[in-house]
Amino acid sequence: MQVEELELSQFRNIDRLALNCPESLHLFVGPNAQGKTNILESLYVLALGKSHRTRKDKELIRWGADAAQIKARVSGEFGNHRLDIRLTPRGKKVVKNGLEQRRLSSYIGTLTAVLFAPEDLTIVKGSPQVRRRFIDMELGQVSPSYIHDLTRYNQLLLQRNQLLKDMGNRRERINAFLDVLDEQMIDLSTSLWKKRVTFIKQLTQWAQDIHTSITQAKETLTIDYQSAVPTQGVTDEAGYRMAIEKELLRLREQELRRGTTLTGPHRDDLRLFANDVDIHTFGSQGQQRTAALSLKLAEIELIHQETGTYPILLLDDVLSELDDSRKTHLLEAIRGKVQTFVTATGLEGIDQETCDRARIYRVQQGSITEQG
Ligand SMILES: Nc1ncnc2c1ncn2[C@@H]1O[C@H](COP(=O)(O)OP(=O)(O)OP(=O)(O)O)[C@@H](O)[C@H]1O
Repeated sequence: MQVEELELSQFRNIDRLALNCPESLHLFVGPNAQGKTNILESLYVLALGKSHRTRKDKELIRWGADAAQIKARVSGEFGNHRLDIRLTPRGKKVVKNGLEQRRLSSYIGTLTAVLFAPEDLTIVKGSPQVRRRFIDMELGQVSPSYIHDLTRYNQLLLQRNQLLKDMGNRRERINAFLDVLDEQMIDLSTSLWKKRVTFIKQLTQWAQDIHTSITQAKETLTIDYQSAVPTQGVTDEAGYRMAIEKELLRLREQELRRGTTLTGPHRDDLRLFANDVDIHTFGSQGQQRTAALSLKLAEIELIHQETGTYPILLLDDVLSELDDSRKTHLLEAIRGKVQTFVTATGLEGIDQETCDRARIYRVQQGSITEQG
């Protein structure tokens, strides 16, 4: 998959931008706060329909402007597409090949993207929320039904938490309400659990190979999906259903007291081990970075396997954060097959060969100029 043309108007601090980008490597260079990440963010929004930096779409509109627009022509193994996202303070319009897409799940997947930003280096060390977001964003790109289930689950969770808060003092009426919500909760949780466990299993196969190669076979990576529901011995959906049903009943009194839902996929996590040592707790910074890089590179391969086409890769200021051997590994892994957009404050630290095959742009106060 490749972005052939990109047009931005009134997006963040960028007034207008028209890029022709048939090449595979694009390097945006400039001092801090000039608009480099904004360009990558526009590509991310184009692929996933929402930003990785904010939930509020209106923040993407240039201050003082009425609307922002991201337009692109993308090409891939399955033909060309025209994508167009218009953002106004009233909402967002997502258009694919001239047709408005009312549901994001019918749009996502046309262009897939993997973003690697400095905060991803903390994917192992950071909070469970970071790892859940990682699963949700990546799995969502290859499974529209996952996005659908997740959206319903999140709505249900809000409703259930509201009920637990409001009805905490009126116990006699709440049990009937909760029984109804819990039935849907069990269905959706089971579906999310199954999809996530399968996804992690597939991702692990790629990540293990990549990790072995980066560490020159000194370490073996394993990844465990850790469910908030006790799932020891559970191997299938029927087992999970029984486990969550039992857990919801066990926790009901406690949930009423605390006014919130204490179990379910919104509390699940991932654990990563290098040679059976928990990297989250005991890993060195280097081990954590290697694991994060392996996950990101595995994602690229998984998207290719599932969709038949490679995603675009957005590298936001990470080259300076990686040491030479990890950097070389990253650049080699994507070479020639993955269209890549990179931001950096300078060209130092990027090898000559990479610079030679890249298109280089200077970014200054939202204006982008290609270097001759
Ligand atoms: N809606 C907006 N309208 C206009 N300008 C904005 C808007 N949102 C952010 N900005 C400006 O965009 C700039 C930040 O751009 P960006 O995040 O792309 O920086 P960057 O070049 O990637 O820098 P760094 O290297 O520090 O990450 C800031 O100057 C900020 O004030």
